[in-house]
Amino acid sequence: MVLAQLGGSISRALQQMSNATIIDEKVLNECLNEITRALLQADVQFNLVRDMQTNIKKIVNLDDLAAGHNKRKIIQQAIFNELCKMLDPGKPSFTPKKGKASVVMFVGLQGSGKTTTCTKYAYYHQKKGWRPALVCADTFRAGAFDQLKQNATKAKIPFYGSYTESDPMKIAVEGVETFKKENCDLIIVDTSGRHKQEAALFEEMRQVSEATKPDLVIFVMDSSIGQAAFDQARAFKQSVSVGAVIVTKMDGHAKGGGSLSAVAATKSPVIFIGTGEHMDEFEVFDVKPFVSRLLGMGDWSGFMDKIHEVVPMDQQPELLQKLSEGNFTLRIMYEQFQNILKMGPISQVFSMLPGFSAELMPKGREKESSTKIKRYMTMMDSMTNEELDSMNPKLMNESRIMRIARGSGRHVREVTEMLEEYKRLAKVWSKMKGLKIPKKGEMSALSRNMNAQHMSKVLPPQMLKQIGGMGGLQSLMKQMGSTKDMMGMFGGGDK
Ligand SMILES: Nc1nc2c(ncn2[C@@H]2O[C@H](COP(=O)(O)OP(=O)(O)OP(=O)(O)O)[C@@H](O)[C@H]2O)c(=O)[nH]1
Repeated sequence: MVLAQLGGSISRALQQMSNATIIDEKVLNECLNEITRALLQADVQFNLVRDMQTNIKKIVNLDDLAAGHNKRKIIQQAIFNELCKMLDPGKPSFTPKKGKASVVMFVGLQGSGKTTTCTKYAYYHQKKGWRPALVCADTFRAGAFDQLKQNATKAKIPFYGSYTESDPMKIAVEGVETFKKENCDLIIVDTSGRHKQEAALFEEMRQVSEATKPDLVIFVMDSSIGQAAFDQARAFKQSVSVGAVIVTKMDGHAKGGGSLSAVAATKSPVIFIGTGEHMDEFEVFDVKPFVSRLLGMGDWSGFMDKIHEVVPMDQQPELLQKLSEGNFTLRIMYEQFQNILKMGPISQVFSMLPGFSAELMPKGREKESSTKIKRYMTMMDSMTNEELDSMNPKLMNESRIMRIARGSGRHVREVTEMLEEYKRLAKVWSKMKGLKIPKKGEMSALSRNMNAQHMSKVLPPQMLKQIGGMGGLQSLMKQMGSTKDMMGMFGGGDK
């Protein structure tokens, strides 16, 4: 999970400060020292950290703050702003447009995660309705084409490459042409890496770039190099026109913060971060929501984005309509489970919720809950349509339960447990009966003006359960104030 350790240390420091009865210079210094330590441990450059500390002290003049002022909020806001400043390159990246063919070339050192990231990037866009395609122009590493082919096949993304051709330019040009003819709108070219920056690597990159004329060159970098990212990013930028950066392996390295700030210092926008080996362990990188998550304040826009991503826009009102009528069937539960599994790692989604830290959801537990969901779904696969769509609790008699257990190869006890879970969820959802539901196309308005009721309607039941049901959600939202306030406080708005 994204910098869970750094985020945890910073939010703990803020929490400790909030627990103090009076916030004076000593308390502020302690909090800042704690944050400084955490940032230095994450390999953020000393000068950046020192400047941050000085700036915060300049902004937060405790003596000047009149009584009644919310000192905590002001300090928190100052820390938020300074962290954003540290990570903001001050320059947006070129963004390809859906439906218009764009060529995106990936460059980076060998082992940085380039090939994996190409597929993640393609998969991310495919889920959003793009038509991506992958071209393997890495003729340097034996096995690179096989790796790309394997990843692409798994994600059902068209690919192009050759086992015999040794000229990367030829493959790149042929691949790009082929996919342009096939009306793909995102043609991704994976290039060779080398063990270190060297003339041959840069020359090959330059030639492939000249031949394919990419709309965007993305530099992929491993976060474990920390602040050394500054020199690496600069060297690549000087050789090809790097338009954006993706930082990988943010899950495993304490130096992630250092690499992000170092890249920002080269004025290159980081657009995504890799947070694991799996295809969906890939997150949009946006400075404000990222820092907000780091401080344990959530990221509602990212969270809603996730929901919109997994529940197709046109199905949302339909689903809500059914729920508002109180029709929570086993089929709806099944569909919701499918959505949860599509959402990707639960902990990733969790860290977007205010007050929740990625640390709260250890990886093991996450696996456990998705295994359980899959088990429930297997049992539901053995049900008849009548059973899935029924609202009659008496329908599930003993002989039906035994048939389902036999059909799915599970114990009767497990089927009963799944049905109990269904009843519990149905009870939660029955409370939503009669709620006014948004009409088609009103979902974005909904995300702008969310309250607990609204939120609960779009939350998958499993997640609602994790939050502690409707009661938990209400108190969570109370804790953070309204969404509007929060976005205002962080200088954000609609995205
Ligand atoms: N934990 C973690 N591992 C990652 C991430 N991204 C990539 N990897 C792993 O890093 C290793 C190297 O990734 P590759 O995609 O093969 O690297 P590459 O840069 O394409 O290498 P070349 O093709 O030789 O240039 C693989 O084992 C990936 O699974 C990430 O975000 N997190």
